[in-house]
Amino acid sequence: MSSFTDTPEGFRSGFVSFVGRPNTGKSTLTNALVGEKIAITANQPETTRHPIRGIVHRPEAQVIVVDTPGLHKPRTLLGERLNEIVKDTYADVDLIGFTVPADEKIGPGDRWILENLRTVAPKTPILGIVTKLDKASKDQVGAQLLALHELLGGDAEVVPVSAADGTQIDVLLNVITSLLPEGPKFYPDDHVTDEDTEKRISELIREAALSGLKDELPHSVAVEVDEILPNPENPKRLDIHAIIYLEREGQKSIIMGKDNRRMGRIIHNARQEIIRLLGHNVFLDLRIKVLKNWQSDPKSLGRLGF
Ligand SMILES: Nc1nc2c(ncn2[C@@H]2O[C@H](COP(=O)(O)OP(=O)(O)OP(=O)(O)O)[C@@H](O)[C@H]2O)c(=O)[nH]1
Repeated sequence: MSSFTDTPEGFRSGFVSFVGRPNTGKSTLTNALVGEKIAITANQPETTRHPIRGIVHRPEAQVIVVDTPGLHKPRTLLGERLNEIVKDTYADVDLIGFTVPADEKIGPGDRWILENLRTVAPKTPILGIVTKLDKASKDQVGAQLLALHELLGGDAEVVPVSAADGTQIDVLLNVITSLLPEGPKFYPDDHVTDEDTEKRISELIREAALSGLKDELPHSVAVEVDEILPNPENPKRLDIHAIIYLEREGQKSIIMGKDNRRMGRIIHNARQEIIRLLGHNVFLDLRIKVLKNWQSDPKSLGRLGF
């Protein structure tokens, strides 16, 4: 009998996590490797809030990419909880990909993360990844490869990639595969993530809501899907009821925009992405609620699943 656990001789498998400063392109890289959007990305630091597993299937290997929120100096209870989860994840994976963008100098932030990594996962192999290749000149990329090699030391491999245009993604995948142990398939061939659909939908809404936001406001946004129901009149349509949580009354008007126009754009953009995900027409009913200072309140954090 054939099952997904049948694998050819020499099959490799394992878990890899990308670690690096905020905004270095970890989530974009995860999506590029999986070939589907499973992690949301935004042009603001600290977008990722929980570990997401993306599964890459190859004839000779199964690579599970664990996209984590990233280590940072915690400012809130949410920050502290995220750091704990992240440390547990790093201690558990088979390989760590340390990300540094091609167009930014390596600095104290990178060293801080590396020191923490060496403490929580002293034995895990580290692979250097220079991201955003498309944003730097050849000389810059060359210098960054050397600098990263020097930072990681020893015989660490270093690979340059651009997740934006797909350059070197297959090379990276080959190197990752070569560094994983021989092992079984952990997931069936048709799984691209272990995220449930509701969570993926709420993340797509959060991504749309974050677009263009500045300063501290992105951290205040959380999204929860309340209900997904078949439309009673139109069986080809799903009605999705979701809530955007904010921390203060004053934040509402920023999210909604003048004459509710920004909110209209959030619904429009999120809906497009949800339709792409589900392959199904949807109606998105999106409301805003204030959950005072939820990032620092244990009860609210629990309610939002942190
Ligand atoms: N030009 C270019 N931009 C990229 C590339 N990869 C990511 N970006 C952009 O960089 C920004 C941050 O990307 P993310 O993938 O969200 O970064 P991250 O490291 O996961 O960020 P956090 O979740 O905040 O830690 C986004 O605006 C991306 O579009 C790339 O290869 N080239």
